[in-house]
Amino acid sequence: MSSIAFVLQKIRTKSPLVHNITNYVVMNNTANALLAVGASPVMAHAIEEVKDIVTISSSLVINMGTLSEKWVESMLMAVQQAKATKTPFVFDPVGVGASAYRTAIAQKIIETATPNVIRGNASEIMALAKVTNSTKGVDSTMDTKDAIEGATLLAQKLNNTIVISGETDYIITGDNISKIENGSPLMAKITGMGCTATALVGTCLGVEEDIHLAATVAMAIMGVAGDLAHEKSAGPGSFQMNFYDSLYELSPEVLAEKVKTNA
Ligand SMILES: Nc1ncnc2c1ncn2[C@@H]1O[C@H](COP(=O)(O)OP(=O)(O)OP(=O)(O)O)[C@@H](O)[C@H]1O
Ligand SMILES: Cc1ncsc1CCO
Ligand SMILES: [Mg+2]
Repeated sequence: MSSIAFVLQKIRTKSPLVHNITNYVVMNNTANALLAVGASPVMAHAIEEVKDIVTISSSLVINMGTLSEKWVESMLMAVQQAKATKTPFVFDPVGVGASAYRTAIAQKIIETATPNVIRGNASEIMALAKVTNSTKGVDSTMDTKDAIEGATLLAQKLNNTIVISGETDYIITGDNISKIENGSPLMAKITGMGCTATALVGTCLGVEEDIHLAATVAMAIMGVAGDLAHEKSAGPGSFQMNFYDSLYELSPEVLAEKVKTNA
């Protein structure tokens, strides 16, 4: 079995507990996607329990889509605990750059504990690269390719993996750049597909120690499930429903066969 297929196989056999502190908009979509693929999601943000939940989880997902002060406290506590317990964690810097507050919180999270993976769209990754790589500016257009230079610098500076999602996904670790060229334009017409991608990265981190491989497989699962759902769907509504079914039905063998990648 290929290494990509084997990661999906491990999700099915181990059903990792994935701790999500995510936004109000996507909590339900994200939990359903993780259940469909074979993981066990838990959404928990109360400051009183966040440390306990990190400790029992296989991985942590931090998503700053709908920030507020109390949640930020919980996020910081969670990432500190993840660092202490060596629990892998992925960060989704939703809308970083759109407000000074979002930018400050994204920086604070990254400074508190380095995420193993950061996943964002091209403009988010570029905004983050711009504030983090203070010696080098990056372009202001929003094409995924333009974000690669910034992402590469960011990945080197943080010594982690950066994922840029879009029509083509780029997974960047050091000099290694993997690409995934599956998926559907309908994925950008449903809220929270990016958040789902991030939560799938968290899921793969829960079963696979090779961080670059885990992030690549997560984007491969998104893309291939997106292709399969696209064939059956008339628009965003049916796509969302079919996407869950595709995640549920996707076999490790079909994933390996249909993924379009250089990895
Ligand atoms: N035009 C496209 N063709 C193929 N796949 C796409 C396309 N646009 C987005 N995707 C896929 O959709 C998923 C979400 O990526 P996207 O870049 O849209 O995230 P996002 O902007 O953070 O989304 P959101 O904030 O709504 O959650 C990824 O798996 C990506 O590969
Ligand atoms: C629409 C939206 N607003 C804040 S979070 C979110 C979900 C997509 O990230
Ligand atoms: Mg997003």
